[in-house]
Amino acid sequence: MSYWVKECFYSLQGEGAQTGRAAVFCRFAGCNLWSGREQDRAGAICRFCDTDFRGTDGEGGGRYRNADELAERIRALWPAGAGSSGQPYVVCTGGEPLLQLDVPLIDALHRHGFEVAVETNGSRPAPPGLDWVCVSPKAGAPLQLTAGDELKLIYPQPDLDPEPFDALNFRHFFLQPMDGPQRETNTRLAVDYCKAHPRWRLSLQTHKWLGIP
Ligand SMILES: C[S@@+](CC[C@H](N)C(=O)[O-])C[C@H]1O[C@@H](n2cnc3c(N)ncnc32)[C@H](O)[C@@H]1O
Ligand SMILES: Nc1nc2[nH]cc(C(=O)O)c2c(=O)[nH]1
Ligand code: SF4
Ligand SMILES: [Mg+2]
Repeated sequence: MSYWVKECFYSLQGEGAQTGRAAVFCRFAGCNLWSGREQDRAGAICRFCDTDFRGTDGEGGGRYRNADELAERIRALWPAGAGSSGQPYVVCTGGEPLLQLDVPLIDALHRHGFEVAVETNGSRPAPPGLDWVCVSPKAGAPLQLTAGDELKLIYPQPDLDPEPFDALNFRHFFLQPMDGPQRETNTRLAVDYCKAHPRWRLSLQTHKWLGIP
């Protein structure tokens, strides 16, 4: 199976429980909740996306013909000589990574020594073998993944109350303020919600303030 990748880069995880951890990001092209075209945004299921995931024209992007080819490219981005000082970590994101990420790719990444994380909207089942599953449900989309490592709810979303989600089987529950024109207001609302519901923690997109990818 071949893989369509928008970009691959090395940075620090900016969000959630693994914030600050060095990681290779593999951004798969395409999503099932938005075409990625601005003219389709208003009619999409997911309308607030902050990411360009269309095409394969980013740094390290392209069509990879098989799992080994993509795993080798990801491995080449991990610093040589990092040695035993920390396990290689890859965050598979997108777009929606679970449209493409499969067992052969997870196996190839494991053979290259990686811990494999995924950022998903949770509307598709996950293949077995993932080491870290972050689910970010979207109002109006079905939620198939009701268990994982972290639930990261973008807040506020119209007609989406966080409350029923906190009964799901996750280790961490995060609210992440919706970026966009209302970011400051949304951040205040998320702070207030976390203060009133201590089960929830605040996740900030730290890479954006740092000016790193
Ligand atoms: C671009 S998405 C790709 C992965 C997957 N499609 C998903 O939605 O989880 C990566 C992360 O960014 C979050 N995100 C997208 N747009 C955002 C925005 N405007 N403000 C805050 N977080 C956002 C998503 O909810 C998700 O947790
Ligand atoms: N630094 C950094 N951390 C991230 N965590 C999740 C991201 C994503 O777009 O999925 C992301 C991203 O794009 N950059
Ligand atoms: S599901 Fe994820 S990638 Fe797709 S449009 Fe929404 S935030 Fe963007
Ligand atoms: Mg991002």
